[in-house]
Amino acid sequence: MTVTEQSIPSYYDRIGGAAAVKAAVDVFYGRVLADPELAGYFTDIDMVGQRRHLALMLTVVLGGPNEYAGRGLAEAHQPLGIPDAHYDLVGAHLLATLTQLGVPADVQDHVRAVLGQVRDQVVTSGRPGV
Ligand code: HEM
Repeated sequence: MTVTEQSIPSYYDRIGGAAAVKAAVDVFYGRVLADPELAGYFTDIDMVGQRRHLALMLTVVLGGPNEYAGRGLAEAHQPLGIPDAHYDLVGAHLLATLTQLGVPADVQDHVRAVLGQVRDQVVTSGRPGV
């Protein structure tokens, strides 16, 4: 059998695709907006925009279909001045959400790795080259 990329289900597929992401968005959305450190970032963004943000974030991080045609991560986040500490908080809420929904450990390991990879695009570190 030829092993093609298509024969390996993405993490997104394994956890249940769009329906699972929708469930995760509900949990994650509640956690982020209930966090006084983070809620302020989203006050000027409408409900639809917030949910879209979270769904896109989860889909990208889980290796789901990239149907995103909006701004790049750096373009969308650099103006927000997000520090490492807030990025860590959002990451922790994401992983806690996945734990709550029973997502397997290997998928969570992947999510942790992706969060490490895209950090520099999202965070405004003030540390050139880092
Ligand atoms: C892996 C990490 C992240 C990913 C993949 C991600 C993804 C995205 C995407 C795709 C957008 C554009 C949405 C759109 O234009 O419709 C966006 C916007 C936004 N993100 Fe994130 N995000 C991440 C982390 C964060 C963090 C840590 C924060 C805040 C602490 C945050 C706050 C926001 C806000 C407030 C917007 C709206 C910006 C605006 O409309 O001007 N994001 N994000």
